[in-house]
Amino acid sequence: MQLGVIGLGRMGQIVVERVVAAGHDVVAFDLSERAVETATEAGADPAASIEDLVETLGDEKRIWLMVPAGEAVDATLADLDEFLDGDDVVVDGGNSHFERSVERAKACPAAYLDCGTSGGPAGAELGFSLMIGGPQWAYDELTPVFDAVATGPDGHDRMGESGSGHYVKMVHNGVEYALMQAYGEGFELLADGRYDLDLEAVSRTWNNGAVIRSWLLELCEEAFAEEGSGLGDVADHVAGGSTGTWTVQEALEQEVPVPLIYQALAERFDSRNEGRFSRRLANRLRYGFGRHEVVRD
Ligand SMILES: NC(=O)C1=CN([C@@H]2O[C@H](COP(=O)(O)OP(=O)(O)OC[C@H]3O[C@@H](n4cnc5c(N)ncnc54)[C@H](O)[C@@H]3O)[C@@H](O)[C@H]2O)C=CC1
Ligand SMILES: O=C(CO)[C@H](O)[C@H](O)COP(=O)(O)O
Repeated sequence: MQLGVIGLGRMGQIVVERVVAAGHDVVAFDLSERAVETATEAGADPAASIEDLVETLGDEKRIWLMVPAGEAVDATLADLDEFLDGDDVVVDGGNSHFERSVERAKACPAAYLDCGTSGGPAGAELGFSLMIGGPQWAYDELTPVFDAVATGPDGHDRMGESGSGHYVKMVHNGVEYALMQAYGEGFELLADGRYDLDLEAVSRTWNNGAVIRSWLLELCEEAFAEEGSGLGDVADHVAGGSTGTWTVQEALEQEVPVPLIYQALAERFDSRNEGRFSRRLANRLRYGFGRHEVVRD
């Protein structure tokens, strides 16, 4: 199969490498010439523009987008639009909002697959987990590519109609937030608790047979090995948050309680505050109702 890949950053380069390694032809484009060079070194044919990419692909174009979610996806689809028809297939492998994917699928002249991608750059060697939504025929057509990019045939599946792939990935990320929060709270208690513990040793022990072993816990073990049990100068600041926000918004709309995911998201937001207004007000209110001393900076 011949695949066009647009967006050759941390994730797109892995798509290129795995598809080339599986014996397929790849044509690669990115706004960054350096990124195109890296893909070429990995065995892809370089494209100088979107037009160049589609000309190289010829009829029945199969194109994988791995650009940042949002405007970059719309800009790329706008550039592709005039070159696409109903025999073509476009895969969006990024973290797009599922509702935008449904709209894009309706507007796109090609069959459109929304593909939630999990595993991250650190999972490149193993392959990704792919959650795919959209037309069955397009999923079947791209199966050799999904086999290559995923861990294998069991590492991908069609979740259902358009939007369902990105919907499942959105919820996956909400679960990711809650798991990170649970490990974080447990290790915080161990770090501040009664015993002087080596947290790398704790996580290594847990990773070997414990009920709570997982890849995130292996990453905890790696973090403690590299940073120490006190996490060194790693800041109390967590960036990102869009996919977790979408999960909570959807849960509110569906009236499904997700307190753990919400709490993890709130902790993330809290990490970006220099001193919470609500806590300062509570400090002052205790004086108001009880004449308790106000703690001041
Ligand atoms: N990094 C991660 O752990 C994961 C990322 N994702 C998602 O995958 C997508 C890509 O993420 P990364 O590879 O991490 O991003 P990245 O920032 O490493 O790479 C994005 C690439 O897209 C290129 N690009 C941007 N706009 C473009 C355009 N209009 N035309 C062509 N190329 C363009 C950039 O030059 C860059 O090389 C995002 O939607 C992200 O949320 C999904 C799962 C895991
Ligand atoms: O999808 C992912 C992992 O599954 C990506 O790492 C994503 O970039 C995480 O972003 P955020 O922490 O802002 O939700």
